[in-house]
Amino acid sequence: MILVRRMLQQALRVSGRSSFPLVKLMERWTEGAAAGSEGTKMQGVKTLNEMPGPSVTSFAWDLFAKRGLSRLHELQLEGVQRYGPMWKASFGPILTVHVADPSLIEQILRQEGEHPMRSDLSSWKDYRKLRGHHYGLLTAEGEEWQTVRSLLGKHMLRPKAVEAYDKTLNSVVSDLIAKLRLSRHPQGLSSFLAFVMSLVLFALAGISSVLFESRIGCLDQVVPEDTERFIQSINTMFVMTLLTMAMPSWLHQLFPKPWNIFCQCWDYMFEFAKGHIDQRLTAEADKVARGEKIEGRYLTYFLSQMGLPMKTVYSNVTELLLAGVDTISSTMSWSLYELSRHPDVQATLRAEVLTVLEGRKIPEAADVAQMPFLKAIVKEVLRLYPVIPANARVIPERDIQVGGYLIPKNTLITLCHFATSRDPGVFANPNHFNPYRWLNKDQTYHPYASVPFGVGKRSCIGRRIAELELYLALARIISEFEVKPNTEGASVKPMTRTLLVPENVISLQFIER
Ligand code: HEM
Repeated sequence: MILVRRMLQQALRVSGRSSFPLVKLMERWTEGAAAGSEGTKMQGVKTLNEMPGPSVTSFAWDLFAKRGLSRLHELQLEGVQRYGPMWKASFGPILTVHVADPSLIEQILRQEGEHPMRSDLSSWKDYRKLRGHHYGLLTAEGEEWQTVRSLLGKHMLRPKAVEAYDKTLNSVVSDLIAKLRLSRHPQGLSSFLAFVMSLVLFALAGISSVLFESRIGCLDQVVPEDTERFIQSINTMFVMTLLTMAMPSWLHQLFPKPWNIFCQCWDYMFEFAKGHIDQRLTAEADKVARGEKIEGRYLTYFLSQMGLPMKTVYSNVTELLLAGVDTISSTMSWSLYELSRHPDVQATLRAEVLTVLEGRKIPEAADVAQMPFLKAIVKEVLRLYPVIPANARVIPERDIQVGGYLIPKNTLITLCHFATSRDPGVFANPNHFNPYRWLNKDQTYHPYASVPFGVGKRSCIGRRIAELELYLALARIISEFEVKPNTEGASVKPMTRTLLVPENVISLQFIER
């Protein structure tokens, strides 16, 4: 916040303007964009100019002066209260239409074209262009995206292909359990940092084992320095993502610091992934040279065999590594947090796990298929804490009509998933953790109200791997430990750091069963 204010002050000094004209300039710019893209007005259909929303000044004030960047999820709730299910706002230089109603979100996603697009304005894309990297699945568009999506889909979306990862993932879960035991004080208390770090390292070890068939030392007693730096780079990059997107690109040149930090983080992440890919593929080539048989069952191997340029392999593995870390660690944190605060839910889950396991200790993929309560818990955690609190879509092919408005093609549409998944009109007692709501067969919810993995062609390709990993880990932890809050009743709120993460310390006790 202070950084942004300083940057703006510096910008004004350099440009010799007062802050008022600068804001006015931005206001005119974005209003111009709305008016210019209005399209032909049809009868009974409203244009973007008629859509309610905060002025550029008041939204910028919310974002920068009222910690809005870390409260973007709360701003969704405030937006619905003030303006209803659709409103427009300018996020820095970008005019975006917010949509916070499940039926309207459904209307948008059903109008997606052949190659859905999340956002055309991403600073992630700018970085790749600058450095000459290829795009990975998160950032690619059109045919380029479709090619890799179809190839990877065979290994990441087919249930049988994903189930085959259960042994690999289970060995990572065993290491996590050992780490949780080690990090406890005699009373069973896990130190906060050790706990948080364990979950982040667990997530990185999980995705690495799927990508490289190796944990890259994540759950060793001493974590390699490069692994720690990789994790730090992810954190900083996510913080800088919102800042760099909120700043028009001419500000990047005036205040290069955030943009430079953002690029350095990505440089390191690409370098880290490339190092591991090269190492792994060289080892395979050596095996071939020795006449040994290769049994590669890991994604990097599959990707390298698909005839893609190596630059495409590097960018995809970098993006998959990134996608698999904070998503899993944050969902694990919230799951254990809610379970610790709901001993009844924890007891029911434990009973379900023990019944299915019938004396065995380690659940397999086939076992979790018989654990509906475990699945309901993860579903409820992701309803309350959707890792991606707001997604985005751009429809480049044509103007679309949604909720009585004509939305011109190429408009950035923000899908307010946090708001819909806490909508009291859809979910009774929406802020309450109640996994039983998903088991009540008489109760149905709008299918687009809680969609933590997205819907359709561009939805999360890691969903099945993520769910399997979460189920295996939670089932094991709950069968081996009683999880209790450390400070009774201390509640933790979410904050936005591009992803939705815990704002404060989640401090838990892991008591041996
Ligand atoms: C709890 C865990 C996770 C959640 C909640 C989650 C959620 C999401 C969401 C909401 C999207 C955007 C979907 C859309 O635009 O419609 C997405 C995309 C994506 N996710 Fe995940 N994700 C999770 C874990 C993972 C993991 C473990 C991986 C890697 C193995 C992964 C890889 C990806 C990729 C590559 C995309 C881009 C897909 C594309 O554009 O085609 N995710 N994820």
